[in-house]
Amino acid sequence: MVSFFRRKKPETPSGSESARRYSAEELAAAFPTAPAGGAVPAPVERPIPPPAEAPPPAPAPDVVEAEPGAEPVPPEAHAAPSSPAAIDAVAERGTESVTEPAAPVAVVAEPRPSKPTPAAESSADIPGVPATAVAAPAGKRGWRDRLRGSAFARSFGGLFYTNPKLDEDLLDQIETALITADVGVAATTELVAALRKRMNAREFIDAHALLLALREQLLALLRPVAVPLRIERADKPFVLLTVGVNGVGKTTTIGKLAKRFKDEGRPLMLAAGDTFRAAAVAQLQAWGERNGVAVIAQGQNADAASVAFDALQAATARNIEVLIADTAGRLHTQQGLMAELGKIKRVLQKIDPDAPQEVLMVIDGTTGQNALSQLRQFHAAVGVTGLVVTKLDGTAKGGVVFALAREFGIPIRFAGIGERPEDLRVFDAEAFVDALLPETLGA
Ligand SMILES: Nc1nc2c(ncn2[C@@H]2O[C@H](COP(=O)(O)OP(=O)(O)OP(=O)(O)O)[C@@H](O)[C@H]2O)c(=O)[nH]1
Repeated sequence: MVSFFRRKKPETPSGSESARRYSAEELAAAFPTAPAGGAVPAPVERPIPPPAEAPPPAPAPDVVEAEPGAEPVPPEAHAAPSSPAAIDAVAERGTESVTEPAAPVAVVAEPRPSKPTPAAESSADIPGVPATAVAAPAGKRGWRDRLRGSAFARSFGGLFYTNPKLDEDLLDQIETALITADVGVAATTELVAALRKRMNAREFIDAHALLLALREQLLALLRPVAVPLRIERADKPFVLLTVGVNGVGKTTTIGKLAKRFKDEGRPLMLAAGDTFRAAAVAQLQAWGERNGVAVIAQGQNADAASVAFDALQAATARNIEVLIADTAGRLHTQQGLMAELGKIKRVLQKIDPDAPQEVLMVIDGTTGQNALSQLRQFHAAVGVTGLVVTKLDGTAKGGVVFALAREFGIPIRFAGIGERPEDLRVFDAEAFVDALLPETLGA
C-alpha cells in the first residue's frame, strides 16, 4: 500500500514550520483534482471470430490502380474481381463497385496529385481530425502549452505555489502528486524513497534542490525509452504494423505518420487493415489522398491478414520503402481478437521473415494505469517494439508514461499532443518532463 495513506508523521516540536498542518483550502490549491472526462471511450465489443490458422487466400495480388484523379474507392466498392475482365473493368471504372466476388484483389486507391493545402484548412475534411484543431508551437514551448492542463503539471504547479519547505511534508505532497498523476504506486514509491534517502543524507540545501533531483530521476526513467524509430532502407519495405485497443488514435496516428514519411521523401503505402470499423477504411483513404499516398484496401469485414498480405506484396513489387498497416481496435482481454494479430504477423512473414519490422502499439494517454495491462497483453500476443502515446494534450494525467517506461522499457517513438499532423512529436524525454514540471525547474 502506498505510504502516504498510512505513514505516521514523525513528531516535530510544536510551532515549527514542519509541524504545520495544511487547511483543506491549501491542500485543494496544492493538489487540484484532475478534470473530469478523462475516461477512456467505451471500447466497441465485437464478436470473436474462431481462431483461423490457415493463411489467407494469397494469390499474388493483382494490383488494380484507380485512375489518377479518381475519387478514393469507397469501402463497399472493394469486392474483389477475379477475372482479368473484371479487373480491367475496375481499372476502367475506377471507383465503381465490382460485385463479382472471388479471390481478394488489392485495390489501390491511388490519390489525386496532392496540392499544397493552407495549414488553416488542412484538417477540415479528414474524418477524425476536427477543423478547429490548432497545431502546437514547435519545440519545448509546444510541449508545455499542450501539457499544462495535465494533472501532473497542475499538481506540481500547485506545489510550487505553496513555497514548500524541505521536509517530510514535501515528500508526502510529491508522493500524492505522483500517484494522482498516474505515475503508479511502484514507480512513485521508488522515486520518493530515493529522494528521502538523499534528503536524510543532507544532500539538498532546500526544497528547490530536492525538486531538481526529482526532475533528474524522472528524466532517468524516460531517457532509455526515448529511442526514435529508425527505418533501415535495407528492410525495404519496412513494415510498420499498428495495434491497440479501440479508439486510441491508431488510424489518426497512421495519417500523421504518412505525412511525416511523405515529407521525408520516403515512398510509402498504407494498408487499410481496420476492416471492422465502418469509417476506418474511408478515414485512411482520406489521409492517403491528402498526402498523396496509395492505400491498399479490400473494404469492410475483409480478412485483415489478407489485406496485410496483399499490401506487402504490392509494396514489394513497387519498391516501396515504408508500408504502414492499420488494424482494427480490439480489447486486450479478447483472446480470439488478440490471436488474430498473431495471424497477421505470421502471414506477413510468409513474404518477409523479418516483417513486421516495427509493431507500433498506440496507447491513449488518458487511459491511466489500465495502459499497463493493455501493453502486457498486446506484447504477449504480437511482440510490441515501439509505442505511441496519444492524447497527452487532452485530459491525460501524464504520469502513465513513466509507469510504462519503468515496467516495460519499450521505446516510446512518438507522443500525440494534438490532433494535427505536426502534433505527433518524436518522443523527447526532456521536453516531456519539463512540460510537466514548473518552468523554474526546467533546464
Ligand atoms: N486530442 C487528441 N486527439 C487525438 C490524438 N490522436 C488521436 N486523436 C483523436 O482520437 C479519436 C480516435 O482516433 P482514431 O484514429 O479514429 O482511433 P482508432 O484507434 O483508429 O479507432 P478504432 O478504429 O475504433 O480502434 C479521433 O477523434 C482523433 O482525432 C491526439 O494526440 N490528441
